[in-house]
Amino acid sequence: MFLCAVGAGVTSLFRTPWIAAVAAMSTGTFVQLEPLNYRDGARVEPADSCGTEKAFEPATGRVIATLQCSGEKEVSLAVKNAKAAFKVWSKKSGMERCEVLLEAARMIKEQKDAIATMETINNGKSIFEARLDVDTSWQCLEYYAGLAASMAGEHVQLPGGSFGYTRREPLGVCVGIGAWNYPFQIACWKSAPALACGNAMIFKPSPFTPVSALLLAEIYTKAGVPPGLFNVVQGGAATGQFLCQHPDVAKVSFTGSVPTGVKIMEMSAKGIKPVTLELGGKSPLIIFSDCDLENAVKGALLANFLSQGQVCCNGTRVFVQQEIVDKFTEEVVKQTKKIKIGDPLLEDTRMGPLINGPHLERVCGFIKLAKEQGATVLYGGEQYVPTDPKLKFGYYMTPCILTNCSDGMTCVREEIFGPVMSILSFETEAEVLERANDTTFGLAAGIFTRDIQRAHRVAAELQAGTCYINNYNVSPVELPFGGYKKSGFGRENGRVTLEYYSQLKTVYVEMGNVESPFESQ
Ligand SMILES: NC(=O)c1ccc[n+]([C@@H]2O[C@H](COP(=O)([O-])OP(=O)(O)OC[C@H]3O[C@@H](n4cnc5c(N)ncnc54)[C@H](O)[C@@H]3O)[C@@H](O)[C@H]2O)c1
Ligand SMILES: O=CCc1c[nH]c2ccc(O)cc12
Repeated sequence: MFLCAVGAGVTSLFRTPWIAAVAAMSTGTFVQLEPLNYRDGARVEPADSCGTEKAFEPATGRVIATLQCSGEKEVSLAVKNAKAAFKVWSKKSGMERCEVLLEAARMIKEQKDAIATMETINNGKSIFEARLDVDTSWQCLEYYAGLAASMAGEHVQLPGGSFGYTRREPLGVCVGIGAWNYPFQIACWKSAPALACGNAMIFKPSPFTPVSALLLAEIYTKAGVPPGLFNVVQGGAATGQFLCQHPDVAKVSFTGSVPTGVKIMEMSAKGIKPVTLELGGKSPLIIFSDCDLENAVKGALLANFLSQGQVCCNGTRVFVQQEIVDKFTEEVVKQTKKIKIGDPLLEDTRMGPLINGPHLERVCGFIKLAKEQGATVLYGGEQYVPTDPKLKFGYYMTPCILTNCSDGMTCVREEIFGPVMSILSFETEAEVLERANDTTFGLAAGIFTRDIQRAHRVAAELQAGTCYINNYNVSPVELPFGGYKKSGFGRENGRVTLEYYSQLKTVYVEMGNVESPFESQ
């Protein structure tokens, strides 16, 4: 199964020693040996393949898995299998589905350390953050478990005693396609509402982070979902296309970049399939001079440096009101210098490596270009080699603060998806609103102020799917999350997401005789 320093062995995820072994694993020891596809309630090798992909441990640069990218045959088998499971699952009552999802949530909670450790090894985020991700993941399952039984239609009285009613019904086989920055959480945010509504799901993780979705699949099976209800296929763009184009797939929910989102939407349009798109961003964070400065500084760090800055809703355009820009900048730099970079499995690490070498190069390229365009690197922005020799080939960099930025610079216009904060100053509320909205994205925005009226006035004007007032990057499962403009549409989390995984049937009931213009004389 897994080869690790604490003693390898073929065993099951559900035996406590395995969980203890994974949770106690250290960086540089894990190798994935088991199949990474999941079909009909078990790990399988794909029936066919369209190439291979390598998955890395970003902390060390080691290859931890070589995936077979699923071909058309494997995708068809997964869909066929999911259709069979859908027949069983969709007939269950909301309370029956609730019970299974609650059990899965309980198991995720129980195995939190093992799941978080796997996530850290494959993604590079600190174990501290990975544990928080696992918490919001089981919370998502609990939340939709609670809503499963509330799926209901309405009754409408009509003339002559006739009536109509609506039924909220599942869609069928849904496809989830994930990005690499929150691998386990994305799988949960998509599958929990899908399954709660009575659907089946085939999930395709990013080929960079193939591992943790399998843990979720095993948990669902153990919790009692029918075999085939949650399948995992591995691969990249070609596998994703087979999934989106399959005629028996009813819906696609995608998290990833704008260019891929466009392709997903095109393919879904051809099949008239509903689609949820959670895409990129270049979100503004507006800091007014009347704010609580300490909170604003903490908010700016949360808005930029979680998961090494690889967060879609990050507030990377930090607009600070002129009067406090120097004090704010000084304090942000002071706090950023304290961020401990290094081995992501160590308890006190707060910033691990970026996802891979090419991405690190890309982020550093943005910083180089920012300098060429006139920005000043006040702190960081350099590749970093931790002292521990085993981390020598990892993808680390120091978090970067850019000043002297202007609105037209590439670092202010384009999504960097790394730990790079651009500070811009502003004078008036009207001016900052105009500048904040001057982007094709619209995922999130933040406001720090003590003026409650201004806070709500500005939130109402910001063109963004989520606005944070006096905090940033807090995503409780009860609140819908999703974008405006090119950041996508549809929502994840919150009650509204039930609508994105179901369809409404109207039933008309005649209580009298049929009145027809074609009646025989
Ligand atoms: N809005 C959100 O909630 C959110 C969350 C995380 C990441 N993102 C965005 O995702 C991007 C980074 O993630 P990424 O690099 O994994 O994105 P990406 O678009 O390259 O890949 C995302 C997923 O799509 C698959 N894919 C690629 N081409 C495809 C195709 N033609 N058909 C079907 N599937 C295809 C990939 O294999 C992967 O699983 C950033 O732009 C970031 O802002 C957005
Ligand atoms: O990275 C962007 C925001 C985000 C964090 N966790 C998740 C899970 C699922 C998503 O679609 C987006 C996100």
